[in-house]
This record gives sequence, C-alpha cells and structure tokens, in this order.
Amino acid sequence: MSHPEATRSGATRPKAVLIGPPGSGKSTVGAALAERLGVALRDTDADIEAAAGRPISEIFIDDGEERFREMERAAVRTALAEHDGVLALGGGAVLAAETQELLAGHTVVYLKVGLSEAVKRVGLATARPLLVLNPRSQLRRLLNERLPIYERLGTLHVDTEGRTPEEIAEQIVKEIA
Ligand SMILES: Nc1ncnc2c1ncn2[C@@H]1O[C@H](COP(=O)(O)OP(=O)(O)OP(=O)(O)O)[C@@H](O)[C@H]1O
Ligand SMILES: O=C(O)C1=C[C@@H](O)[C@@H](O)[C@H](O)C1
Ligand SMILES: [Mg+2]
Repeated sequence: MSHPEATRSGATRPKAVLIGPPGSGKSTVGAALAERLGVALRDTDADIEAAAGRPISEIFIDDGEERFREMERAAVRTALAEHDGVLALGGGAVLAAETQELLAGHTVVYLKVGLSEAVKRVGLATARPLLVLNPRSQLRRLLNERLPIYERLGTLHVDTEGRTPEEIAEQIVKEIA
C-alpha cells in the first residue's frame, strides 16, 4: 500500500538543497548550479519576502526574529515539497529542529567558508539584519553556533574559498550525478 507521505516526498524533490552561513555563496553558487542543471533556482529568503511583501530586514524590525523564523520554517516546508530544481535556504534556516528533520533524505550541499572570507564577502551590507552592527563578531558567533549543524546536515561538503562559483557548481554537478 502506498503511503501518502512516501508518495509526496518521492515525487518532487530538489536536485540539491544549499546550506551554509551568510556569504558562503548559496545564492551565487545556486544560480550557477541551476543554470548547469537546466533547472530553476528557488531561494527561501526570496519566498519569504514575496509572501510578506517586505524585505527581510523590515520583517526583522517590524515583527522580530522569532516571527521571521516561523515564516522561514513554513517557507522551507513548502519549497521542499514543491520544488524540483535547486533550493537555497536562508543561512539560519537549519537552526529549526523541524527543518533539520525535513532535510533527512535530501541531497544537502554545505558550502564552507571561513570567518575572514565570509566577512570580506558580506562586507557592510545592511541587507543582512543579523550582521548590521558588527559583521565580524556576529559572523563569528553564527559560525560557532552553526558549524556543527551544517556539518551534520550536509551530505556533501564543498570548499568555496579561492574558487569561482562556476568551479564550485561544476564540482557539485559531478558529485551529485
Ligand atoms: N566562490 C566565491 N568567491 C568569491 N566571492 C563569492 C563566491 N561566492 C559568492 N561570492 C560573493 O559573496 C557575496 C555573498 O554571496 P551570496 O549572496 O551568494 O551568499 P549567500 O550564502 O546567499 O548569503 P545569505 O545567507 O546572506 O543569503 C556576493 O557578493 C557574491 O558575489
Ligand atoms: O544567517 C541568518 O540567520 C540569516 C541569513 C539570511 O539568509 C536571511 O535568512 C536572514 O537575514 C537571516
Ligand atoms: Mg543568499
């Protein structure tokens, strides 16, 4: 007898789910990977902004981080069930126990980046609400908290330093083939 959950999860699933800290290149590598695979890139940050009709920085200010994380859990759940291309998750999405469970059985690509390189890449971008005040110390805190989670959830770990997004995408294509 076919179980409805099994049918649903088997029918539509992303080719790859990208995780990693801010600046690891989820959006950039995601675009290069989607192009190579000839599929669409979906980004849960963009889904949340579209649903709320506001940028994430405003959601953080108006509603707080907790409400943002609720919206993020829902966005991840929906995207994992609907999307069959490349899916980039927000940097903190993996903190949610529900999301950690939902990722089991997926091809999860962890994009690795060190603190100094991540700081260089995100620069002083104010679009990242968690990094507004002191990007370096905030990123250090985020990395300390999240590295073990990214490492545990990633079924493929990919170095991103000193390599172009295209080179990284090429490696991922080979490894998930
Ligand atoms: N391999 C790379 N080498 C050099 N720069 C890179 C690389 N990958 C991404 N970048 C640059 O780093 C910055 C951050 O990349 P991107 O926005 O893709 O990260 P992200 O993981 O999606 O971040 P966020 O979690 O904030 O959404 C961008 O300016 C991008 O051009
Ligand atoms: O690292 C994080 O917690 C975040 C990363 C971004 O992708 C956004 O989801 C938001 O700015 C929070
Ligand atoms: Mg991004």
